Amino acid sequence: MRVDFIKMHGLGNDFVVLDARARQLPDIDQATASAIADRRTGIGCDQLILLTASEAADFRMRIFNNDGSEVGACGNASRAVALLHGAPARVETDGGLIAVEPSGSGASVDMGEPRFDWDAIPLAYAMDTAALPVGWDGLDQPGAVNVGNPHVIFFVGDVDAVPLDTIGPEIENDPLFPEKVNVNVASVIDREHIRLRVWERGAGLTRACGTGACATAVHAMRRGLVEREVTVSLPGGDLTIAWRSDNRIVMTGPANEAYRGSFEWSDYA
Ligand SMILES: N[C@H](CCC[C@H](N)C(=O)O)C(=O)O
Repeated sequence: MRVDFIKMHGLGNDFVVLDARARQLPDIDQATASAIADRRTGIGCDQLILLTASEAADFRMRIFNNDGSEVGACGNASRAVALLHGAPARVETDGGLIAVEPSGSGASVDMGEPRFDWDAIPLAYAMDTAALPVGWDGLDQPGAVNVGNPHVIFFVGDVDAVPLDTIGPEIENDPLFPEKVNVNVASVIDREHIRLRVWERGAGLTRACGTGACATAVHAMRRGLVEREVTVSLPGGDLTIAWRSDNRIVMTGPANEAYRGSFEWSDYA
């Protein structure tokens, strides 16, 4: 079976998008998703995105990390899908209902409301998620926020000085996080600007992480460090994050289509 795909990215966080809204595809399991995402032997991407019909929204977006794990949210892919869809849409994800709107060469996404309760992150036991009493190799007192997926956020003096490639997987897989976690290291530049690097659960170091930008901005706002609308600068570029008075998070930024192609399903399934 020949399958079409669209290669897209948001600030360099890249995706293989399969649009199964009009044409049924075989179900995707962890092995197939990681085979397609593999950068050496597959097409290669940080996340595989599958669009399908939905009873609850205009369509459904399923998200598979590079390791094949299926997760609840992907901010950068939400903007890419908005660009692809070409009109405002409500989108069902495993992490909740989001609303996407293409704008210029990118999109705005209403990511829904943040969750702060320890068991909504989730954590293995009750803790104050505004300042967890834990630390790893000089990174301590992080915050934790769920924005459809789990994030832990550390404020540091210099994000480039953190050996995220080694400490990231250690924290990602710590038993404190029963569903693992995305690891964010951030520096507050001023009240309207944050610098951020992310070790992503199931994908590793990425050029950008949209949900990481949302979680980090909201945590910084919660601590009173920044205004309710900030620019978050990631290695791949900038996002604007607003935490509105209705408690919903709105992320705005670029999205790009790189190329289109097709593959033989049996090569990866
Ligand atoms: N690695 C994330 C999913 C992708 C998030 C990221 N690519 C984004 O733009 O939000 C997780 O396991 O929850």
